[in-house]
Amino acid sequence: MEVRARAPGKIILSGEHAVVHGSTAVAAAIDLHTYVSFRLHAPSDNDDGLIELELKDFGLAFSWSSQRLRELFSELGSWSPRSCSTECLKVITSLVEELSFPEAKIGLSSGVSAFLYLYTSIVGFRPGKVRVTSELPLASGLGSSASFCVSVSAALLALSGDVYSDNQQNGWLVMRENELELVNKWAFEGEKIIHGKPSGIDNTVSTFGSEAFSCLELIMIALSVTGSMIMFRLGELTRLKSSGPLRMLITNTKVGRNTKALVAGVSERAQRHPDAMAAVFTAVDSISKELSAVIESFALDDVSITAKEEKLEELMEMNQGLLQCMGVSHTSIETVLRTTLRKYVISTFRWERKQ
Ligand SMILES: Nc1ncnc2c1ncn2[C@@H]1O[C@H](COP(=O)(O)OP(=O)(O)O)[C@@H](O)[C@H]1O
Ligand SMILES: C[C@@](O)(CCOP(=O)(O)O)CC(=O)O
Ligand SMILES: [Mg+2]
Repeated sequence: MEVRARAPGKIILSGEHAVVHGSTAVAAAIDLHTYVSFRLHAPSDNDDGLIELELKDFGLAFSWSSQRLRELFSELGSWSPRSCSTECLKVITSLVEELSFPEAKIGLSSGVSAFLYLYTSIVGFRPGKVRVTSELPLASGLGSSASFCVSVSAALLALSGDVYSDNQQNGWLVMRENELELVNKWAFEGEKIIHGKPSGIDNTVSTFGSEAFSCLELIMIALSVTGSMIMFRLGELTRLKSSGPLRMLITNTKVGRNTKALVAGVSERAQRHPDAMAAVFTAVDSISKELSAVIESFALDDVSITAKEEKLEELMEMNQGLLQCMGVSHTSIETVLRTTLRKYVISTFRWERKQ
């Protein structure tokens, strides 16, 4: 038996990084996904079997003897969602260090570490094969890591017996809210391995960020609904009422960066300048709350849409200024802002409502 799952990436309109420090953020799932298929190998008496991971987009395949993993992890496994212990992380790190990655793809090692933790924790040591492909550019701020962790967790849970849903729609099993919560919790643990200290916004948006909140297909986790806005603060998701999908212009600067290092850099700056950074986080919180109110006001009437759009642009521009204060902007982003404004007479923060 094989299951397939997919989970979307996300875009954060305001509050990225500050959300790690308790500020409100506004985000939406986007129409780009990571796809995972998972098959358990048939039990065989004379073959202890392999646990396999194929990263199709990168032409990479890894495998581990399930017997070896059993010996290494048997005392360490976590059968309900909880953080990977220091000992467990040491074992995973040494296993991943044995693998060879092309130099330019070394960043994948943290994804493989998250995979090993999720597989051994959710499925145990039963041999099986997981295949992954993604439409998302990695390390570009579109939440590929969370979408990877959500889709992997969903597929593993689906075959491991932790999802008991018998609710069917159009021939598909349907995941209920409590099952999605389990997916989300495991995905968060995977994100911790990749990010260090995630706020949980990315995995939450990837798991719940679709219109079909409590009725998602097991095989098609988190439907692709571009522009389904949510507000997120301290682990709590609030769905924003809006009048329909929104289109946004997303520019990929192709400048790679490492979320883990950026998140750590903001924390260090907050330690050096606690009062100033607290003021920055408070300002971001206000921006996100105002932005949410403007988004919800779209649903109320169609009067002065232009004025509302201009407000959104201005708020996102202010948020960008505060990202600079936190030390997480980049000259390439500033160039995109100037170019879109001067050359094409549009603002990067401009968005349009889909007709
Ligand atoms: N399809 C994938 N396969 C393996 N690892 C992945 C995949 N997608 C994301 N990852 C992991 O997530 C990392 C990127 O996460 P991150 O730095 O948080 O950026 P973002 O989440 O914005 O793409 C990658 O370097 C890799 O370790
Ligand atoms: C920067 C941050 O706000 C979002 C991380 O998003 P991404 O992995 O850079 O797509 C960190 C977090 O909230 O965990
Ligand atoms: Mg990420």
